[in-house]
Amino acid sequence: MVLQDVMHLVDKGKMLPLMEEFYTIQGEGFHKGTAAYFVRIGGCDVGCHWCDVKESWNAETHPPTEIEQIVVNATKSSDTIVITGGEPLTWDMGPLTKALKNQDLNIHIETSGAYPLTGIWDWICLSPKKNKLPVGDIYDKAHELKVIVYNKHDLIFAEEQASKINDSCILYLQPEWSVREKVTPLIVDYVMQHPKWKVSLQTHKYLNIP
Ligand SMILES: C[S@@+](CC[C@H](N)C(=O)[O-])C[C@H]1O[C@@H](n2cnc3c(N)ncnc32)[C@H](O)[C@@H]1O
Ligand SMILES: Nc1nc2[nH]cc(C(=O)O)c2c(=O)[nH]1
Ligand code: SF4
Ligand SMILES: [Mg+2]
Repeated sequence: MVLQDVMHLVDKGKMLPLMEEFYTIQGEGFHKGTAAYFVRIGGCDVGCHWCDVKESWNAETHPPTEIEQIVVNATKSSDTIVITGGEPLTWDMGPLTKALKNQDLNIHIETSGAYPLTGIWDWICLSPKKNKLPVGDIYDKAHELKVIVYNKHDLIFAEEQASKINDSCILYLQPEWSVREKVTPLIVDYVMQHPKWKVSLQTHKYLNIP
C-alpha cells in the first residue's frame, strides 16, 4: 500500500498504529483483577513527565495495522478488550469499536480525554491530565475517574475534576508509581477523610505481569 493510502486509512480509523497487544489482568480501577485483552495504540502528545509508556508517544514508530487484524487477535483471547495507548482518542475509534462490538465483546477505554470521544464503549476510564484537560462531553459519559497523584496539589486537581463529572462516576486516586511510597499514605488519609474517593493501585506491577 502506498503511504498516502495508509495515511488516509489511519485518518478514517480503519488502520491504527499498533504498539502491542497482550492478554493480562486489568490491574487498575473498577475492573482490577479481571482478565482482559489489552490493545495499545501508539501516539500521544499529552506529555506526562511520569508516563509509564513513553515508547508509545511517537506514532510513527508503531506499524499502521488494519483494524480487522486487531479484531481477529482480540476475539481469540477474551470477552473484554481494553483499548489504551498512547492516547487512543488521538484517532477515530469508531471503526475499531464497531468491529469489536460486532463480535459481542465488552470494550473498555483508558483515556486522558484530551481529544473528542469517538467510538462505542461499555466502560470509559477517564484519567485527566493538567497539561491537556479533557474536552467535550466525556465528563458526562465516563464510568470511572482515575486521577494520578504525584504530589499534594494533585488532590486539589482531583476535586476540580470530580466537580465536573457525572453523579454515577466512580472516583479513584492512584499513586504515581515512582513516588508511590511517599504519596500512598497521603491518599490513604485523604480517602478516609473524603470517602467518596477510592484507592486504585497498579496491581499488575505488584503481580509482575504486563
Ligand atoms: C499509559 S496511560 C494510556 C491511556 C491514556 N493516555 C491515559 O493517560 O489515560 C494508562 C493509564 O496509566 C496511568 N499511568 C500512566 N503512567 C503512570 C504512572 N507512572 N503511575 C501511575 N499511573 C500511571 C494513566 O493515568 C492512565 O490511567
Ligand atoms: N495489567 C495492566 N492493567 C492496566 N490498566 C491500565 C493499563 C494501561 O496501561 O492502560 C494497564 C496495563 O498496562 N496493564
Ligand atoms: S496521556 Fe497517557 S499515554 Fe499520554 S503521556 Fe499521559 S499517561 Fe502517557
Ligand atoms: Mg499501563
